[in-house]
Amino acid sequence: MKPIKIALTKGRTEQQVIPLLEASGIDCSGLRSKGRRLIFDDDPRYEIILVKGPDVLTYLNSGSVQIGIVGSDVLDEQGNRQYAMLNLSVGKCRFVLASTEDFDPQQQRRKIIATKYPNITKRYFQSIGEDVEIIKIEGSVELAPLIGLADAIVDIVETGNTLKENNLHVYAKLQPVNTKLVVNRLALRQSQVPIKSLITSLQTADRQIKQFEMNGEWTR
Ligand SMILES: Nc1ncnc2c1ncn2[C@@H]1O[C@H](COP(=O)(O)OP(=O)(O)OP(=O)(O)O)[C@@H](O)[C@H]1O
Ligand SMILES: O=P(O)(O)OC[C@H]1O[C@H](OP(=O)(O)OP(=O)(O)O)[C@H](O)[C@@H]1O
Repeated sequence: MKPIKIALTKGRTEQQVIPLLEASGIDCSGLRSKGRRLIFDDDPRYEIILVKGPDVLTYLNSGSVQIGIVGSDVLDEQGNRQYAMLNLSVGKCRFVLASTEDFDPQQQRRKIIATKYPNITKRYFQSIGEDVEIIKIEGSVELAPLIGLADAIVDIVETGNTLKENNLHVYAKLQPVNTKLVVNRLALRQSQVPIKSLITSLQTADRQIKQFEMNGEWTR
Protein backbone atom coordinates (compact mmCIF):
# COMPACT_ATOMS: atom_id res chain seq x y z
CA MET A 1 0.00 0.00 0.00
CA LYS A 2 1.23 3.54 -0.81
CA PRO A 3 2.24 5.62 2.24
CA ILE A 4 -0.12 8.34 3.46
CA LYS A 5 1.49 11.73 2.85
CA ILE A 6 1.38 14.19 5.73
CA ALA A 7 2.36 17.88 5.48
CA LEU A 8 3.59 18.91 8.92
CA THR A 9 4.15 22.59 9.77
CA LYS A 10 7.80 23.01 10.57
CA GLY A 11 9.01 24.86 13.66
CA ARG A 12 6.88 24.99 16.79
CA THR A 13 4.12 22.76 15.46
CA GLU A 14 6.62 20.10 14.36
CA GLN A 15 8.29 20.10 17.81
CA GLN A 16 4.97 19.79 19.63
CA VAL A 17 3.50 17.17 17.30
CA ILE A 18 6.49 14.76 17.15
CA PRO A 19 5.78 13.37 20.67
CA LEU A 20 2.15 12.83 19.64
CA LEU A 21 3.14 11.00 16.46
CA GLU A 22 5.56 8.86 18.45
CA ALA A 23 2.95 8.08 21.09
CA SER A 24 0.71 6.96 18.20
CA GLY A 25 3.34 4.40 17.24
CA ILE A 26 4.87 6.32 14.32
CA ASP A 27 8.65 6.10 13.88
CA CYS A 28 9.94 9.70 13.94
CA SER A 29 13.65 8.90 14.27
CA GLY A 30 14.45 10.81 11.05
CA LEU A 31 12.53 13.86 12.24
CA ARG A 32 14.39 13.74 15.53
CA SER A 33 17.76 14.05 13.78
CA LYS A 34 16.70 15.73 10.58
CA GLY A 35 19.50 18.09 9.60
CA ARG A 36 18.25 19.86 6.45
CA ARG A 37 16.10 16.96 5.19
CA LEU A 38 12.49 17.73 4.33
CA ILE A 39 10.98 14.30 3.59
CA PHE A 40 10.77 11.51 6.18
CA ASP A 41 9.69 7.96 5.49
CA ASP A 42 11.19 6.12 8.47
CA ASP A 43 7.76 4.65 9.09
CA PRO A 44 6.79 2.90 5.83
CA ARG A 45 3.09 3.72 6.40
CA TYR A 46 3.67 7.47 6.17
CA GLU A 47 5.65 10.06 4.25
CA ILE A 48 6.00 13.20 6.34
CA ILE A 49 7.00 16.43 4.61
CA LEU A 50 8.00 19.60 6.47
CA VAL A 51 6.47 22.83 5.16
CA LYS A 52 5.66 26.36 6.29
CA GLY A 53 2.19 26.69 7.85
CA PRO A 54 0.53 28.62 4.99
CA ASP A 55 1.83 26.03 2.49
CA VAL A 56 0.09 23.13 4.25
CA LEU A 57 -3.25 23.97 2.58
CA THR A 58 -1.56 24.49 -0.78
CA TYR A 59 -0.27 20.90 -0.70
CA LEU A 60 -3.53 19.60 0.72
CA ASN A 61 -5.79 21.40 -1.78
CA SER A 62 -3.70 20.19 -4.69
CA GLY A 63 -4.05 16.59 -3.50
CA SER A 64 -0.27 16.10 -3.28
CA VAL A 65 -0.67 15.22 0.41
CA GLN A 66 -3.64 13.60 2.10
CA ILE A 67 -3.21 15.06 5.59
CA GLY A 68 -2.04 18.40 6.97
CA ILE A 69 -1.06 19.36 10.50
CA VAL A 70 -1.33 23.10 11.00
CA GLY A 71 -2.36 25.83 13.44
CA SER A 72 -5.96 27.05 13.44
CA ASP A 73 -4.48 30.55 13.06
CA VAL A 74 -3.31 29.61 9.57
CA LEU A 75 -6.60 27.89 8.70
CA ASP A 76 -8.65 30.86 9.94
CA GLU A 77 -6.45 33.32 8.05
CA GLN A 78 -6.59 31.39 4.78
CA GLY A 79 -10.25 30.36 4.94
CA ASN A 80 -10.26 26.63 5.59
CA ARG A 81 -11.87 24.68 2.75
CA GLN A 82 -10.99 21.28 4.20
CA TYR A 83 -12.62 19.36 6.99
CA ALA A 84 -10.70 19.85 10.23
CA MET A 85 -10.80 16.24 11.36
CA LEU A 86 -9.08 16.45 14.69
CA ASN A 87 -8.34 19.13 17.25
CA LEU A 88 -5.01 18.49 18.93
CA SER A 89 -4.34 19.78 22.42
CA VAL A 90 -0.99 21.28 21.39
CA GLY A 91 -0.20 24.72 19.97
CA LYS A 92 -2.68 26.36 22.29
CA CYS A 93 -2.55 30.13 22.34
CA ARG A 94 -4.89 33.04 21.61
CA PHE A 95 -5.20 36.06 19.36
CA VAL A 96 -5.23 39.36 21.18
CA LEU A 97 -5.38 43.06 20.41
CA ALA A 98 -2.42 44.61 22.20
CA SER A 99 -0.69 47.94 22.45
CA THR A 100 1.22 50.34 24.66
CA GLU A 101 -0.16 51.64 27.94
CA ASP A 102 -1.20 54.97 26.42
CA PHE A 103 -3.29 53.37 23.63
CA ASP A 104 -6.88 54.60 23.63
CA PRO A 105 -9.26 51.98 22.20
CA GLN A 106 -11.91 54.73 21.86
CA GLN A 107 -9.66 57.08 19.84
CA GLN A 108 -11.53 59.06 17.17
CA ARG A 109 -8.81 58.81 14.51
CA ARG A 110 -8.98 55.69 12.27
CA LYS A 111 -6.70 53.13 13.91
CA ILE A 112 -3.70 51.55 12.23
CA ILE A 113 -3.30 47.88 13.18
CA ALA A 114 -0.18 45.84 12.38
CA THR A 115 -0.44 42.05 12.10
CA LYS A 116 0.74 38.88 10.38
CA TYR A 117 -2.97 37.98 10.07
CA PRO A 118 -4.81 40.67 8.03
CA ASN A 119 -7.94 38.60 7.34
CA ILE A 120 -8.46 37.64 10.99
CA THR A 121 -7.85 41.28 11.97
CA LYS A 122 -10.27 42.57 9.33
CA ARG A 123 -12.99 40.14 10.47
CA TYR A 124 -12.49 41.09 14.12
CA PHE A 125 -12.84 44.82 13.51
CA GLN A 126 -15.79 44.25 11.16
CA SER A 127 -17.47 42.25 13.94
CA ILE A 128 -17.24 45.24 16.29
CA GLY A 129 -18.26 47.66 13.54
CA GLU A 130 -14.95 49.48 13.31
CA ASP A 131 -13.09 50.52 10.16
CA VAL A 132 -9.31 50.26 10.59
CA GLU A 133 -6.23 50.43 8.39
CA ILE A 134 -4.32 47.14 8.46
CA ILE A 135 -0.58 46.88 7.85
CA LYS A 136 0.70 43.35 7.17
CA ILE A 137 4.07 42.54 8.65
CA GLU A 138 5.94 39.25 8.76
CA GLY A 139 7.19 38.98 12.34
CA SER A 140 8.34 40.75 15.51
CA VAL A 141 4.85 42.24 15.40
CA GLU A 142 5.25 43.68 18.90
CA LEU A 143 7.64 46.29 17.50
CA ALA A 144 4.94 48.07 15.49
CA PRO A 145 3.27 50.15 18.24
CA LEU A 146 6.64 50.74 19.96
CA ILE A 147 8.27 52.18 16.85
CA GLY A 148 5.23 54.17 15.68
CA LEU A 149 4.26 51.99 12.71
CA ALA A 150 0.82 51.22 14.13
CA ASP A 151 -1.53 52.12 16.98
CA ALA A 152 -1.93 48.48 18.04
CA ILE A 153 -1.32 44.88 16.93
CA VAL A 154 -3.33 41.71 16.51
CA ASP A 155 -1.07 38.79 17.32
CA ILE A 156 -0.78 35.42 19.02
CA VAL A 157 -0.04 35.21 22.73
CA GLU A 158 0.93 32.05 24.56
CA THR A 159 2.84 32.73 27.78
CA GLY A 160 2.51 36.52 27.50
CA ASN A 161 6.26 36.93 27.91
CA THR A 162 6.78 38.74 24.60
CA LEU A 163 4.10 41.31 25.44
CA LYS A 164 5.40 41.73 28.98
CA GLU A 165 9.03 42.13 28.00
CA ASN A 166 8.03 44.80 25.49
CA ASN A 167 5.67 46.65 27.85
CA LEU A 168 2.55 45.92 25.84
CA HIS A 169 -0.94 45.30 27.23
CA VAL A 170 -3.90 43.23 26.09
CA TYR A 171 -6.94 45.35 25.09
CA ALA A 172 -9.15 42.57 23.72
CA LYS A 173 -9.12 38.78 23.58
CA LEU A 174 -9.94 37.31 20.18
CA GLN A 175 -10.28 33.66 19.18
CA PRO A 176 -8.22 30.81 20.64
CA VAL A 177 -5.69 28.90 18.54
CA ASN A 178 -4.72 25.22 18.54
CA THR A 179 -3.11 22.72 16.21
CA LYS A 180 -5.46 20.83 13.90
CA LEU A 181 -5.22 17.80 11.69
CA VAL A 182 -6.96 18.39 8.38
CA VAL A 183 -7.74 15.87 5.69
CA ASN A 184 -8.25 16.27 1.97
CA ARG A 185 -11.88 15.24 1.30
CA LEU A 186 -11.10 13.10 -1.73
CA ALA A 187 -8.25 11.38 0.13
CA LEU A 188 -10.59 10.56 2.97
CA ARG A 189 -12.94 8.82 0.54
CA GLN A 190 -10.10 6.96 -1.20
CA SER A 191 -8.09 5.90 1.86
CA GLN A 192 -10.73 5.89 4.58
CA VAL A 193 -9.39 2.95 6.61
CA PRO A 194 -5.72 4.01 7.07
CA ILE A 195 -6.63 7.68 7.56
CA LYS A 196 -9.31 6.90 10.16
CA SER A 197 -6.92 4.54 11.93
CA LEU A 198 -4.26 7.28 12.08
CA ILE A 199 -6.83 9.74 13.43
CA THR A 200 -7.98 7.29 16.10
CA SER A 201 -4.45 6.56 17.33
CA LEU A 202 -3.52 10.27 17.32
CA GLN A 203 -6.69 11.07 19.23
CA THR A 204 -5.83 8.45 21.86
CA ALA A 205 -2.22 9.69 22.14
CA ASP A 206 -3.44 13.28 22.42
CA ARG A 207 -5.84 12.35 25.25
CA GLN A 208 -3.09 10.47 27.08
CA ILE A 209 -0.66 13.37 26.80
CA LYS A 210 -3.35 15.83 27.94
CA GLN A 211 -4.18 13.54 30.88
CA PHE A 212 -0.50 13.27 31.74
CA GLU A 213 -0.16 17.06 31.77
CA MET A 214 -3.25 17.42 33.97
CA ASN A 215 -2.52 14.61 36.45
CA GLY A 216 1.21 14.10 36.16
CA GLU A 217 0.60 10.43 35.37
CA TRP A 218 -0.15 8.21 32.39
CA THR A 219 -3.61 6.72 32.04
CA ARG A 220 -3.76 3.60 29.93
N1 LIG B 1 3.90 31.66 20.87
C1 LIG B 1 3.30 30.61 20.42
N2 LIG B 1 2.93 29.64 21.23
C2 LIG B 1 2.32 28.53 20.80
N3 LIG B 1 2.01 28.31 19.52
C3 LIG B 1 2.37 29.25 18.67
C4 LIG B 1 3.01 30.43 19.06
N4 LIG B 1 3.27 31.17 17.97
C5 LIG B 1 2.78 30.45 16.96
N5 LIG B 1 2.22 29.32 17.36
C6 LIG B 1 1.58 28.24 16.58
O1 LIG B 1 2.62 27.52 15.94
C7 LIG B 1 2.51 27.65 14.52
C8 LIG B 1 3.90 27.76 13.94
O2 LIG B 1 4.55 28.85 14.52
P1 LIG B 1 6.06 29.18 14.21
O3 LIG B 1 6.41 30.34 15.08
O4 LIG B 1 6.88 27.94 14.30
O5 LIG B 1 6.02 29.54 12.70
P2 LIG B 1 5.68 30.92 12.05
O6 LIG B 1 4.67 31.66 12.89
O7 LIG B 1 5.31 30.64 10.64
O8 LIG B 1 7.03 31.70 12.20
P3 LIG B 1 8.32 31.64 11.30
O9 LIG B 1 8.03 32.61 10.18
O10 LIG B 1 9.37 32.08 12.27
O11 LIG B 1 8.52 30.21 10.81
C9 LIG B 1 1.61 28.86 14.31
O12 LIG B 1 0.91 28.75 13.10
C10 LIG B 1 0.69 28.79 15.50
O13 LIG B 1 -0.37 27.87 15.27
O1 LIG C 1 3.21 34.87 24.48
P1 LIG C 1 4.52 34.31 24.07
O2 LIG C 1 4.77 32.95 24.66
O3 LIG C 1 5.65 35.24 24.35
O4 LIG C 1 4.47 34.04 22.50
C1 LIG C 1 4.03 35.03 21.61
C2 LIG C 1 5.00 35.27 20.51
O5 LIG C 1 5.17 34.06 19.72
C3 LIG C 1 4.93 34.38 18.35
O6 LIG C 1 6.06 34.88 17.73
P2 LIG C 1 7.23 33.98 17.13
O7 LIG C 1 8.05 33.41 18.24
O8 LIG C 1 6.61 32.97 16.18
O9 LIG C 1 8.12 35.00 16.36
P3 LIG C 1 7.82 35.97 15.15
O10 LIG C 1 7.89 37.33 15.75
O11 LIG C 1 8.90 35.71 14.18
O12 LIG C 1 6.45 35.67 14.59
C4 LIG C 1 3.92 35.51 18.42
O13 LIG C 1 3.89 36.24 17.21
C5 LIG C 1 4.41 36.33 19.58
O14 LIG C 1 5.41 37.25 19.20
